[in-house]
Amino acid sequence: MSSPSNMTNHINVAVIETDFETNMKYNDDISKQRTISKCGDATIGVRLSIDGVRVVEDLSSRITITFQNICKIIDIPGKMMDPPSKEKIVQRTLLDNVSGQIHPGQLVALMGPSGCGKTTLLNTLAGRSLNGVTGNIWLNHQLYEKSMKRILAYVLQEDIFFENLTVKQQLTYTALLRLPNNLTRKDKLAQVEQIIEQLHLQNCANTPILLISGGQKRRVNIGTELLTNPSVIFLDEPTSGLDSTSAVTLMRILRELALKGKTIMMSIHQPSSQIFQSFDQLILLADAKTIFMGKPSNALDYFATLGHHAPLQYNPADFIMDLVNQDNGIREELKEAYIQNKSSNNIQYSTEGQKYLIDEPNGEEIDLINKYPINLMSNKNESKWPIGFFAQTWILFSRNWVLTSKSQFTRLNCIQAVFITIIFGLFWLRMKYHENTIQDRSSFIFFLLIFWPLEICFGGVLSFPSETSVINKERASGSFRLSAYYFAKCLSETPIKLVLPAISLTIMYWMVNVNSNFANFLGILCFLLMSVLVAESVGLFFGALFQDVGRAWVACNVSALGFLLAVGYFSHSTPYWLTVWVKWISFFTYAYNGCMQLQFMGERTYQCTDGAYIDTCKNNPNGTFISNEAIKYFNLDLNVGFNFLVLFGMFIVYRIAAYIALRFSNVRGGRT
Ligand SMILES: Nc1ncnc2c1ncn2[C@@H]1O[C@H](COP(=O)(O)OP(=O)(O)OP(=O)(O)O)[C@@H](O)[C@H]1O
Repeated sequence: MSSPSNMTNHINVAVIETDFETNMKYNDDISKQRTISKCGDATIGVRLSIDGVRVVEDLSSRITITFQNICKIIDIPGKMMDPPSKEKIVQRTLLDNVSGQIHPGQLVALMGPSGCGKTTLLNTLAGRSLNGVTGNIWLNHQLYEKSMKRILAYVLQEDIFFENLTVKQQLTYTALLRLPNNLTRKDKLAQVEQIIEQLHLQNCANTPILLISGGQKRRVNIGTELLTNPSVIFLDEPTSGLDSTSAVTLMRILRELALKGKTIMMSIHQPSSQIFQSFDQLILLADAKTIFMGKPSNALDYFATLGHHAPLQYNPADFIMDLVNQDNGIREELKEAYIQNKSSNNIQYSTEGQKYLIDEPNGEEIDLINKYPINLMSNKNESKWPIGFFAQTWILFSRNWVLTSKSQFTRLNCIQAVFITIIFGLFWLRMKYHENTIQDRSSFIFFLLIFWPLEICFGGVLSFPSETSVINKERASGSFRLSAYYFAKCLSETPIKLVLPAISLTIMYWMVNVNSNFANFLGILCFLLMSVLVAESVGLFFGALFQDVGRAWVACNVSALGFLLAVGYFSHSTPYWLTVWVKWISFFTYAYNGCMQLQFMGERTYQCTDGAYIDTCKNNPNGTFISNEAIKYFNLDLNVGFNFLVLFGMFIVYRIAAYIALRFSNVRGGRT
């Protein structure tokens, strides 16, 4: 066993054996019927069964994972570990020389007290969060390569989904995104059906995930990862939070998968006696080190050799967890005993325990049995993504369309739109074409441009932060490009978010009597919708930049207030140096300017009242004036087209800025 000092400074991983003989027979047999043969790295094939039905079949390789001397040491700011600490950086060991081997067909349990490093080890073996990791990992005989991630599945502890999707929708979108191009849509859907059946999810297939039970959610989580038919499955505490029946059902499903040749490793906290005994191997960690690796049925005998006897009729898993949780002294003793037992260099402890342990691999040829070599590396020309950019965009567009329409057209949103329309309509009802209404007309436009754009802007703030965890999870498994996600999101949300403001304006416009010319109505509608788009982009930008709803909300609030006041509607005595620049970067300025001009355009005749606003009326209070004079009164000197162009430019700039912010502040995935 090498010490950490002479370990390699990078992760080397390789895989051990393949049941080549079985595969050969299998391939030979089905080659007569197969419609889509194994292509590239596809692990799923489709063949015609005797009765002509297309059947999805498993082409995944059998993988042995060997890991040797895995260490993970990270640097943490001293203050984070211990607030009074003066040290800037402290080193923390999360894994200390952990070694082991897992064979296809095996179900391996990873146990230990909370914080002992179970999740860290699973992350490392699954090729995630590799900062500070050293040691060797092989998949069969080949050292680990990033490209091998595609044959590894990692089921996270949290069930993270878009919960408004149904179980079937969730699996279908994942299959369409993650299964490669050499399978047709029909084949991918067949794979979804197979997973639904395999995980016994038929009863809730069309139920939104929001409404299914914890056990069903966990199975959907596992199913999502199984769609690509991985050879190796890591699961982080898949049974936690489940009642005993659901936990046993889940274990039965995992056993079935193991029987099909999958290599399965899972962390588990306090399994029942039945579940504990069902594992093929147990790896027990304490304080980042291994303290037992062997068959679960040998664990009690091993600890008995160290003087720790389990009471009769006691659940072995409970006994072990009580033992390792007891005190530091016992953990130190168990760590030391394991090191001495495994190295046959017994000084202090009886050698009796050794026979209960499984030997740790030492990375030599004998460990990496390579009877039937298979190449697990992807072809250099092969794309990193299962499907192309446009296909990814289209699928993400469809998914987002479903999700956004559900969240946008809620009963509450529709009721709000109705009330807002009625309130606006009634407060400015049927304004006459009189001089004394021009101020009211201005306030109507101003409040119209406040309500809808701000409503959508704050919705935009929530947009990315609320999806980050799902997107991070999906991207960590290499499902799609960030650009495809962003593009699809913009394309799908934009039209949906415009529907309610458009309907609302159409109704209130005619109630209020803004300008009876239809072209002017269309112009004001375009300005409102463009302002909504700009405002949403501002919200998206702050949401993407901060990735935290609270901070993004504050930033958005402050900016929106500044932009609004800069229009000069409320305060006319604001210092010039303050408004001169804020005014021209505020999208409200251009929207207000454009809409006001459209309102008074068209040379409509207005009745003078008291001459308070319009010069012509000062000398002739009973006369009339042409609406264009109001444009002069409000000092609206920018061309309407120019206003619109600036708004459009702002839309593009904020959208690009939001993408850049998303790229650099988000979607890293994993912890360290
Ligand atoms: N990024 C990180 N920064 C600082 N400490 C970390 C980081 N990641 C993990 N740790 C620490 O490493 C230790 C091991 O964490 P890990 O999540 O692997 O434990 P675990 O055994 O899975 O715990 P649990 O059973 O409670 O989930 C913990 O003490 C954790 O606080």
